[in-house]
Amino acid sequence: MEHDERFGHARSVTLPGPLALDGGQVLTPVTIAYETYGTLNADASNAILICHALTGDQHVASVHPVTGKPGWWVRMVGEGKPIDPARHFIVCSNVIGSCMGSSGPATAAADGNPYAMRFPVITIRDMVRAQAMLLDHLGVRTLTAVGGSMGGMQVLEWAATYPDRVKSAVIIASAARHSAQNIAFHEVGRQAIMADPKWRGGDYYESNDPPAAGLAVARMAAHITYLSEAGLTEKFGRQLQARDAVGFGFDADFQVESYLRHQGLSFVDRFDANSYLYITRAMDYFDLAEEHGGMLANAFRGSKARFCLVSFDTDWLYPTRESRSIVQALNAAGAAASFVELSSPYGHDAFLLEAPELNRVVDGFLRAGGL
Ligand SMILES: CC(=O)SCCNC(=O)CCNC(=O)[C@H](O)C(C)(C)COP(=O)(O)OP(=O)(O)OC[C@H]1O[C@@H](n2cnc3c(N)ncnc32)[C@H](O)[C@@H]1OP(=O)(O)O
Ligand SMILES: N[C@@H](CCO)C(=O)O
Repeated sequence: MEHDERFGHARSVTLPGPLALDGGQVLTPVTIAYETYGTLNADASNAILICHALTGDQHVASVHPVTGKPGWWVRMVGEGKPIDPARHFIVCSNVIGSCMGSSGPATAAADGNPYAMRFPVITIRDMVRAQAMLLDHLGVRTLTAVGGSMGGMQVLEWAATYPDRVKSAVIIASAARHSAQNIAFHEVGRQAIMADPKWRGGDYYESNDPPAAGLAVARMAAHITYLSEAGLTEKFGRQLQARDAVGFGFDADFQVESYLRHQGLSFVDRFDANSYLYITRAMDYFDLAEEHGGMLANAFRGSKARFCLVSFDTDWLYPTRESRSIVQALNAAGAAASFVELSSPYGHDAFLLEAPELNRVVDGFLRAGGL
């Protein structure tokens, strides 16, 4: 293939749009940061779109530019992996609203200043519409969509919004709507950010002094929901830090405390507080049934896709019953659906960790679909 500026690692495109948003506003232009791996085949039939979770990004299988760590899904994507650049044309883009290069609150608005909280409220469907614009730009019409957590929500939305474009859909550790408990946890995080005096109504970009403390607390609270009680107990139990370092008191005496603080502090190095507000809000508003007259099955009636759903038995954030209700709706809509609940000690984040069973399921499903 001749060199084409559209393809390769670490790309960004600014499209004129306009992108009409669910909230009634219009985004124009729309910048989308993305990565591609592999080559689109002659009949453009091997495209796989990977949709990332809340704090993920386009660096699915390449070194993260801020943390220097490997991509967030190198266990799933790469040579010899279920999603393989030798066979597939892989696209992963940063969702709009995020902070890794796609249009979001830190982006300059028409007046040259960052949007901050003037950025329009976005939905999961808006994220997907932006991805569709990117795929049009890349010459991809039909695709397989794969994602975990919020990525799974985007996959569901792809199947509902573009029923003739999605051939196969893999939805992992996800749900078709946010529950009251999900919204409640997100609200704790948002309030932590907004209560930080450095948040300044969202106008902190010029100060170079973001609301790091608030964002760190938001991440700490959220991170607990990504784990399981058994996993936390196994990892830390009630173990204390070295007693010569920390004694009785309110410093991080327990190892689990210091672990959570570490997760919070390392998060603020790579994420923007306003983006956290916008993306958690998009997840909260997600209710696929509501978008389709109150019946989830209606969302899938026109879909030509085959679906694969995977849940984890220790995931209490998006528990197995959420996946089952999606499968029931798919069955009612006459769509082809397979479902498996996998056993893992790791809770919701199991999809990001070593999970050979998950790899086998995804590999088998993709190959059965001719990919
Ligand atoms: C699509 C997406 O979802 S992308 C976003 C996903 N990525 C993230 O969320 C990144 C942050 N999250 C994590 O690291 C998640 O825990 C996972 C699931 C992705 C990784 O899990 P694991 O590999 O089991 O890592 P673990 O949760 O044990 O965390 C390891 C870190 O905690 C630190 N740590 C472990 N114990 C302690 C302790 N007692 N005190 C302080 N720090 C500790 C380790 O030093 C390590 O630090 P480092 O990441 O800076 O190297
Ligand atoms: N831990 C992942 C999954 C959250 O759903 C993230 O931070 O995006």
